[in-house]
Amino acid sequence: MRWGAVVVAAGRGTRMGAADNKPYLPIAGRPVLAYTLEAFERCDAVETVVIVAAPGEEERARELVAKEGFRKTAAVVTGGAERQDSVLAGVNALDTDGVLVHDAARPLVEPERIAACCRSAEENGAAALAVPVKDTIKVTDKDGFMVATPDRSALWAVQTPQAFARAELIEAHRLAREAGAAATDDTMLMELLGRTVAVVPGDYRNLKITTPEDLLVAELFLGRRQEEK
Ligand SMILES: Nc1ccn([C@@H]2O[C@H](COP(=O)(O)OP(=O)(O)OP(=O)(O)O)[C@@H](O)[C@H]2O)c(=O)n1
Ligand SMILES: C[C@](O)(CO)[C@H](O)COP(=O)(O)O
Repeated sequence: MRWGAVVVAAGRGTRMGAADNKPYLPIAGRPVLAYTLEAFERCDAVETVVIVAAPGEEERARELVAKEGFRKTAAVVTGGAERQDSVLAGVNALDTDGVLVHDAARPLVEPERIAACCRSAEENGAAALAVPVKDTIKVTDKDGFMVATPDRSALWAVQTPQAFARAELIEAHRLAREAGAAATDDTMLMELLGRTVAVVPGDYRNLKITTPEDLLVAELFLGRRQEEK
């Protein structure tokens, strides 16, 4: 199976509240997006990468790729209002039969985990990195009172990359648009197709940089990784 990656970097970083957009925030003097792309550059299972940039940030992403000397990035396309729209823009720019979807805001992903995702999707149809939930999760009623406790042994925090057959992912996005269904990730769309998605053991360090403290944690882990080199 030929694998291409869609790296979605077209969000606006509202929860981060930073002066710049998350993919371009520096960690040890290097943009978040550079760390993310490097993981795919170093993963032999991945043939090509498409970056989905925010409107007006396309050239900035291209300049980053050129400066870093990344060879797999074949295209930078413009994202949409929702993450789902950005994913579809990226998928439409790929011609590989396998597609990995990854958040630019997850710079700590390891090449070996990306490859594990590909292998599992080849075996199971679709796969995604996930980690067991460590906290007890509660469901609240309309007044905000806790009313139920899902069985924690069945709860996973899904990460990215998420790996699919390109044709199936396109069909899932088509069905979602037809149904007006909003999805915060792509494995949710597979449920529209009645597809199961295999869990691939992720890493708690593969966090999504969402709020300011996440940047501090990412700096810590990336700093340690540099020291280990
Ligand atoms: N319309 C969007 C929204 C999100 N993303 C990307 O999807 C990933 C996960 O989204 P999130 O962490 O929510 O990023 P933002 O949408 O930028 O953050 P916020 O929701 O706080 O604005 C990020 O890499 C983000 O750039 C995207 O490509 N297009
Ligand atoms: C795709 C994702 O990272 C899986 O956990 C998550 O759903 C993205 O959510 P966001 O609100 O778009 O950051």
